[in-house]
Amino acid sequence: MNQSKEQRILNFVLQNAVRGDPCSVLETIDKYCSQKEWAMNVGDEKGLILDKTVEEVNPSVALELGTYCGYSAVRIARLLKAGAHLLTVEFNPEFAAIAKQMIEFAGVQDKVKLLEGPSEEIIPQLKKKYEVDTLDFVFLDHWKDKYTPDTILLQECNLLRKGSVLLADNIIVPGAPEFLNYIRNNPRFQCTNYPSHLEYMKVEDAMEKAVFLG
Ligand SMILES: O=C(NCCCCCn1ccnc1)c1cc(-c2ccc(F)cc2)cc(O)c1O
Ligand SMILES: [Mg+2]
Repeated sequence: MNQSKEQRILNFVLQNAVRGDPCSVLETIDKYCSQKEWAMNVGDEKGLILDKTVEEVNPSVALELGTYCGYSAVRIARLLKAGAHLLTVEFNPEFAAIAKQMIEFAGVQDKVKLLEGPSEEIIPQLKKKYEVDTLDFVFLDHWKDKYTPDTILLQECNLLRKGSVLLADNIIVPGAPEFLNYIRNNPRFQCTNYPSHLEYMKVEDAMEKAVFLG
């Protein structure tokens, strides 16, 4: 049964990165995906925008929608203060299995909780089952047509507080036009656009930051 691309990425990390060193894991994934096989990690250029936003927010509780191979989970977790944690949601079991190993190899497993399943089922469980009060930071990087319904669901579940920060990937490619329209026309959010490029490509992309005003 031949290997998946995601398995090849993980194997390359296991063989070439330094166990317990998140930066080494990130640069090894970026090396593989820029030189050998493209993959939909947020990457090093948009990753810097993610880093700056996480450092600015300094979240105690962060949520990621769309784990994939765990690249952005490692990227976020490496910046979290003692006692802070990231909940990351992945729908695809194969991706979740790869991400679990990636997160453990990077040594950030104590800061990351990987939740497998549909975001629309997991979000309503965050308060009671996962003991979340409110979310300080949310990274949206899953199916682009779920950005809007899940943002509405987060509000309905009372998971956002005044100052909660959302950061959405892929505003241009693949694009999230409905989300952009929703969030930019919603008076309860203050939006900022960050032009960038599609991971590992000379193609324009962007991220959108949206601060919940309460
Ligand atoms: O589809 C993307 N991500 C969602 C993956 C599935 C999420 C599953 N899930 C997890 C939780 N709930 C549901 C994505 C795609 C691209 C891309 C860009 C250009 C191209 F030609 C092909 C693809 C670039 C990204 O940066 C992306 O993030
Ligand atoms: Mg993305």
